[in-house]
Amino acid sequence: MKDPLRVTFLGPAASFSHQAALSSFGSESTDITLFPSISFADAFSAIQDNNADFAVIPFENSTNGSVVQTLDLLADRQGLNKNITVCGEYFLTVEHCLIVRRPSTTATSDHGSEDVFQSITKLYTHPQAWGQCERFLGRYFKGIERQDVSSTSKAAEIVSKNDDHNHHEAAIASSLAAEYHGAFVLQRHIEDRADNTTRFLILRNEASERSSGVTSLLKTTTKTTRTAKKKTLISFMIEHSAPGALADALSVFKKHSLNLTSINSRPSLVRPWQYIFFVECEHAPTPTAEDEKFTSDILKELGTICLSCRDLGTWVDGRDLVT
Ligand SMILES: O=C(O)C(=O)C[C@]1(C(=O)O)C=C[C@@H](O)C=C1
Repeated sequence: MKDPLRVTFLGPAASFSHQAALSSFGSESTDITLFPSISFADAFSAIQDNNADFAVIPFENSTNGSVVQTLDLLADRQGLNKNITVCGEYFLTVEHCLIVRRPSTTATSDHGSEDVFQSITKLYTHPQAWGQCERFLGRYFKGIERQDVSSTSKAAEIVSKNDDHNHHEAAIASSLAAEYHGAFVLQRHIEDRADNTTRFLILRNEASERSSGVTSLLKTTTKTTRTAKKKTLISFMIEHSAPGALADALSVFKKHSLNLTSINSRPSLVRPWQYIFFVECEHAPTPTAEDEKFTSDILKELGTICLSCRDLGTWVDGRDLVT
């Protein structure tokens, strides 16, 4: 029997990345096994070193914007992730909860959640989550210490183990994470916007035979392959002091009538104020066999304008499938 395909996500279990991995690949079956990575960097290495076939990684959030750690790993300034390519995407509606250890914090109050909020002295979550709950945090937790941790589920795990009765700590994470870690949901829906959505990218190693051609496992791909648009992500670096160099690079996309669906930049770390740009565009649903020609034409033209450029993958647009 063939080994099951290995899918990695930011752990521990019950993170939003775990939920996105379960939703985009379907529940675990004999064909697929899911395992947690401790950081996005570890998930990238697992793909690069062929210890995982796919990784499910957050790319941007509709409220809080880009996930800079992911952009930095895609920028690959040290050439550690040369074979990483994007092969799919998944949109997950993200509902945050305020979570405390069961039941000590709640047992101190007879006056509802707001009284309990006042007893909380420290908050934990993943850095991306703060900016998705700023309104709630500004209203009830001004000046309260915030501790970044590796994921929202890690935050739930930490508070579930907090047995210091003098220091009440809370986590921002999903209700699933609270349930998984045996913690208590004090307040649901603390995100600023009901339409708070995170877009995850699905990564594979472009040289891997095991994962090639099996993106059909992805729900977005099986649903609308023939009709959905495709997206392509390209990174490039331009001469930072040449006037109009960015406009010239973008004109390549315009010339090919490509609508841009996202544009990001990160410092090049070659010299101050030089940037790596990430441009994502949408295009007609070409058969997979033609994807390569499509991107190589664009890269050829960009190559005459940019200092360097890289194809980061082509995949089926997942916007129709939001859960
Ligand atoms: O911490 C988690 O649960 C994650 O999966 C990471 C992450 C992110 O980095 O965007 C995923 C979704 C939410 O936007 C908040 C956190």
